[in-house]
Amino acid sequence: MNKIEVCFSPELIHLHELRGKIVVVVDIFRATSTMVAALAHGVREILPFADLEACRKMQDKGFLIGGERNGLTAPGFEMGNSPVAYLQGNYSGRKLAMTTTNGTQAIEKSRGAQEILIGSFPNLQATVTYIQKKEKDVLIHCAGWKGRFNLEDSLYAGALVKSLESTHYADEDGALAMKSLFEKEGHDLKSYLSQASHAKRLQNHGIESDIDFCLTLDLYELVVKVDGRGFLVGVK
Ligand SMILES: O=C(O)[C@H](CS(=O)(=O)O)OP(=O)(O)O
Repeated sequence: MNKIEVCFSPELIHLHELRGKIVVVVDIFRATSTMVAALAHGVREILPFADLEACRKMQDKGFLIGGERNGLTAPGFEMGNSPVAYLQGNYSGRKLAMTTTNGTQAIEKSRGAQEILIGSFPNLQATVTYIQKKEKDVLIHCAGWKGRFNLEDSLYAGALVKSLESTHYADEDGALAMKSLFEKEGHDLKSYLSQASHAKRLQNHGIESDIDFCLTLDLYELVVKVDGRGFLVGVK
């Protein structure tokens, strides 16, 4: 058996060893859900940036640029952080540079892991199957919200701990608590997570369709990983 643990915020990542592990970065609302949607619908690859201005400069190099802060499209950026914007395949073949409030910061802080995967509910089972072939310890890195715990990333962590229980043991309180929460509430993610602070924040921006997408299970048989150049790529 391999081990699985959960880090509830990028502010706590220094408490965890990354080396030798598969780190699954998760930002359900909305960064990692958007990355999976973009790659599933034809975007060729995604270069994540923690810094807004560094991301903006990629437009001169032919990249589509996606920038979001506090839930809103950053001024001058072509794309915000909406997964549904990619579902029609309008950006097929493009390279995307992307920066978001929480998600791309968590990717940046995961460097040093043996492998970094991008987690979302729409590709949960594909990620589970991929991890089970690897026989490595797993750390789930929740992006949270501005350094704080959030319900949606933690519930995804519980779903992953539960789905991997035949191959990965959890012996720390956070992972066990989230597995229990998912067992109790996972049958109706939408109703449980409607109370999440981040869902309410996004509802105020009138983007319920994004929330619905982010909470839909297993739409894609696509694994998203960070490759040797630091790009996010889809692997079928
Ligand atoms: O756009 C989002 O969903 C959030 C913005 S915020 O957390 O509401 O400010 O960004 P993300 O990096 O996807 O958490």
